[in-house]
Amino acid sequence: MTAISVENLSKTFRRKPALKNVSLEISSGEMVALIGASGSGKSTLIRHIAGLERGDGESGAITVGEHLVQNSGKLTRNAKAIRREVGVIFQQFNLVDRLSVMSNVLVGLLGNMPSWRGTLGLFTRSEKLTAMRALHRVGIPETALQRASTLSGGQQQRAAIARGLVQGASVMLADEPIASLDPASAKRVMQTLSSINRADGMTVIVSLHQVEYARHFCQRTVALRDGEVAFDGASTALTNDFLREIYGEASEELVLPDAPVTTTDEDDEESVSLVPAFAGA
Ligand SMILES: Nc1ncnc2c1ncn2[C@@H]1O[C@H](COP(=O)(O)OP(=O)(O)OP(=O)(O)O)[C@@H](O)[C@H]1O
Repeated sequence: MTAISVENLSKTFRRKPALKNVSLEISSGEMVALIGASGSGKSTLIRHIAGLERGDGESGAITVGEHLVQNSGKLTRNAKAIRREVGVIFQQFNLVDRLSVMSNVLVGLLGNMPSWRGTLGLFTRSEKLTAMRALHRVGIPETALQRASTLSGGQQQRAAIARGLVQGASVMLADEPIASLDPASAKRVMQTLSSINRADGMTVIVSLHQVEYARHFCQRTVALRDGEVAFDGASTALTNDFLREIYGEASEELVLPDAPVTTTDEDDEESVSLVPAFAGA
């Protein structure tokens, strides 16, 4: 079953094309990496799929699950249903700093309950238990009562993933979720995404700068270059030589220096062996 479909999407910002005729079909349950040098269009594509941005008129249709998100530059009226279906994680500013982690996770329920109850913050015991279970799933239950502002960057990303779980999202869009994290935290966030993909069947698109993570955590990679799909296929095909072929000098942005690709044991997350930079993670 198709989880996300993008057809001929183009987007121009002030006469400068950011996406050019992008087409993409992602099946339910896939975890797909979106890679590309800075400015290649990764965030723009994710924002369009989430319904946060409209494509150029006369171009582009995007469907998430059964919902048409937008067509020919117009967002559809399904916004509420789509927001329920899609969890979005950004590089930063995912949480409301002054609220507890638990309250931030409970925000995921707001689309599924009467607005008066949400406004008053009246959550049932069972809803709080659901949030607690989600925090367990992402490995940070002990932070539930802390203010979100006290969490590390990696913990904040995992709390945002927990919010997506509580929301009941079937699709998780993660826009450079590990860009500002140290290698150990980055690895944990990627493992968490991988786990919700495999155990919960969540379809995941994760945009990444460093291709190592794509190779280790995602079977499929879509590589953007100047707003166009330059590659769409098995992540294992993305050798450093091939990246150089696609991106030329810009490939240096995507490849960790001296990063050998080691085989991974996908069934044992803790045994995932990455590059030397991850040693001790
Ligand atoms: N709101 C905007 N207004 C004007 N130009 C924009 C806007 N958003 C993106 N762009 C331009 O669109 C192009 C693609 O940007 P985008 O942020 O999608 O790239 P990216 O691959 O996510 O880059 P990065 O890895 O640096 O985040 C860039 O040229 C960028 O300057």
